[in-house]
Amino acid sequence: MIKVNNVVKTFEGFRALDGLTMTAEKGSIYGLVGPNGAGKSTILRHIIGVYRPDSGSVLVDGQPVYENPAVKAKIATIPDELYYFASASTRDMMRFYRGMYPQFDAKRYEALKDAFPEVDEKQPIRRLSKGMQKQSAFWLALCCQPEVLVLDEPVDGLDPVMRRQVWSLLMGDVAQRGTTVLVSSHNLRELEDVCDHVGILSHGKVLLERSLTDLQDNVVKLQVAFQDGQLPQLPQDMNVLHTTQVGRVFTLIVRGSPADIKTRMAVYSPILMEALPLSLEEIFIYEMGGEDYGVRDIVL
Ligand SMILES: Nc1ncnc2c1ncn2[C@@H]1O[C@H](COP(=O)(O)OP(=O)(O)OP(=O)(O)O)[C@@H](O)[C@H]1O
Repeated sequence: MIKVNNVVKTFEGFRALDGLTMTAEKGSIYGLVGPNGAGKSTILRHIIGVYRPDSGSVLVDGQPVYENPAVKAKIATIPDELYYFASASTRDMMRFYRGMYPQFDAKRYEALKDAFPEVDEKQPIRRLSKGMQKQSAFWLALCCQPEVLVLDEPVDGLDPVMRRQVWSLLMGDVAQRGTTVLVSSHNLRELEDVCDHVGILSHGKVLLERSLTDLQDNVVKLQVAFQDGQLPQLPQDMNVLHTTQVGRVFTLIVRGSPADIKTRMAVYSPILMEALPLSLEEIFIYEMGGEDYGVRDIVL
């Protein structure tokens, strides 16, 4: 479990993190989204123990991470910019990680060769293509068998087949070992498929943190039409976030449970009424629209 409480981090007077609070439960896949410069990489670097917070706390399994080797041995990461020793191959790094991670599974390393057949384990990693380097990083991270896996834009550079494969391997670990995965990404479509919780970051704070199910149960896209072609006057407490009209059909984005909204709308005897689910992208646009311009940047 990852618990970040009210973390502030300042770089030369600039508050990159401004009282950031978030919780990722054990065995969850938590997606961190936010516009460029929101602070995603900075909080991830705190969680892997590279940065010390100016104030606030970063706990993994209840323990502070910074300068705590016992906790760091439970955490593996794939950063946005991979760093390896000069000329180290995947096999060399495997030997290195085997000494660092008590749970390292050398048998799994051999077994996963088939999953990454294009990666030449003896080639220096720096000479591999960008996508191959990512594959090598996943191969090694999966063998470390960490309790917490921190991924910064992890599938950038991977082709669609390989993306699917690494997510499927990761989800297997989450299901079988209860691994906690924290993943930052700009790709909401991809996160929608894999995450169970999402946090939106903006200006160094988490604006919203929810389970995907809660998000999806809390807003609905309703298409309605009425006999007279007009939209009736709806009560104020029916929280309509957005309305568009094409011909006689109105599309309303309404906050609230889909079942409740349909029941309330039925009172006006629509001649057509259909409730459609919103994608994660749409939910963020409508839930956050107006509150923070930055949130629009990540989804458009
Ligand atoms: N070492 C540093 N020194 C000075 N400023 C920094 C440093 N690291 C981050 N920042 C600043 O902190 C803010 C947050 O940066 P961060 O890299 O965490 O954003 P991000 O959400 O990961 O962005 P992106 O989506 O572009 O990767 C930015 O304004 C950045 O310029």
